[in-house]
Amino acid sequence: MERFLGGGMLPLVLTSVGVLLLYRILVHLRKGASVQGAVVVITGASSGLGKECARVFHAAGARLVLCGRDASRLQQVVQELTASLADAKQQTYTPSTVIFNLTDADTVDRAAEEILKCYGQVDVLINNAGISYRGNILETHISVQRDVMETNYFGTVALTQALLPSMVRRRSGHIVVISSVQGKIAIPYRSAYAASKHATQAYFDCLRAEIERYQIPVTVISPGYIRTNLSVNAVTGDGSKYGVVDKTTASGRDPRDVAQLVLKAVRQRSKDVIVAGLIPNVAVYLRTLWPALFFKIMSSRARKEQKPKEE
Ligand SMILES: NC(=O)C1=CN([C@@H]2O[C@H](COP(=O)(O)OP(=O)(O)OC[C@H]3O[C@@H](n4cnc5c(N)ncnc54)[C@H](OP(=O)(O)O)[C@@H]3O)[C@@H](O)[C@H]2O)C=CC1
Ligand SMILES: CCCCCCCCCCCCCCCC(=O)OCC(=O)COP(=O)(O)O
Repeated sequence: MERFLGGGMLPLVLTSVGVLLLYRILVHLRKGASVQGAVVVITGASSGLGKECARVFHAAGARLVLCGRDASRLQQVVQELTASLADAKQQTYTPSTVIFNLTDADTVDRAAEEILKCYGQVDVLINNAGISYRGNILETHISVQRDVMETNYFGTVALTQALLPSMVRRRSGHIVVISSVQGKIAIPYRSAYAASKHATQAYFDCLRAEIERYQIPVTVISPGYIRTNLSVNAVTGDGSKYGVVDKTTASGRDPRDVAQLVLKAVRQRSKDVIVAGLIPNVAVYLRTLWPALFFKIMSSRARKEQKPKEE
């Protein structure tokens, strides 16, 4: 070993580590493209992460099109944004709003036309809207599995495909999707949600490869728990609202910090970003490198968390 290291290997290893560190620091410091004046569309902008993304992109000078189901709540967001930056040094724009439900295929097409009418183009589409689910597969109605898929997957895909042709024509644009760590690993009692996020990851990975030739990047962002109303709004196996702030959600990241990371990912045109702590990151690697252990841990979690009725 001594001979190995003494024989010129040590300087080589140290230089390599140094170069790698320098590269990581440069990547970290890279600011990337500006979003000043860019037309940024955000779905699910009336609350949680979507609302914080609206705040962050508005402050960065983007021309926003905020999407949601509730006109008055979106208008409230617009008022908050314009009031908070009334004396900003940088030029900011009053956001436009488009109201539609992602689960209604016809209205999504019409909404896409309305979105395009706002500024004549879309530079960044941030697919953020989504719902979660809590339930045991044995007690979950199939309609619930479909409904979650309709919102998180088909709704997102429909809007993306409706806006994509205009981006391809201009050879310009950027598609972003807020997936989840659960798009990479599946945990018990989240079947509908994890399945919808796995499908999302797969679709946008395909899309990235297919549209790179048009200079349109695709960014998949996979956060861990964020402090929002996601668990409150989650559906259960019988379709009713879960209505509880889970501990995991309450102790999750501040949505303002996650929104800043979304802005960074857009500026740097990142392809795939996991925004989570060490354990979820390790779990993602474990699922690939040592699946048997990962499945054992998940089975044990399932048993601890909930007992099926017949036991
Ligand atoms: N919070 C977390 O721990 C994590 C969240 N995420 C993801 O972040 C994204 C944002 O969720 P978050 O902010 O946490 O949760 P919220 O429940 O606060 O926000 C969800 C947003 O999605 C909108 N939405 C839901 N269903 C529809 C629909 N059918 N049509 C149109 N809009 C709809 C809601 O609009 P409305 O106001 O009309 O209900 C709401 O604005 C989701 O995709 C979620 O999966 C990912 C990882 C972790
Ligand atoms: C250092 C040793 C680590 C060993 C790894 C063991 C595996 C541990 C399992 C970890 C599971 C992490 C799950 C993370 C889930 C998550 O962050 O989901 C984000 C969401 O989308 C939240 O939605 P929800 O509706 O579930 O609140």
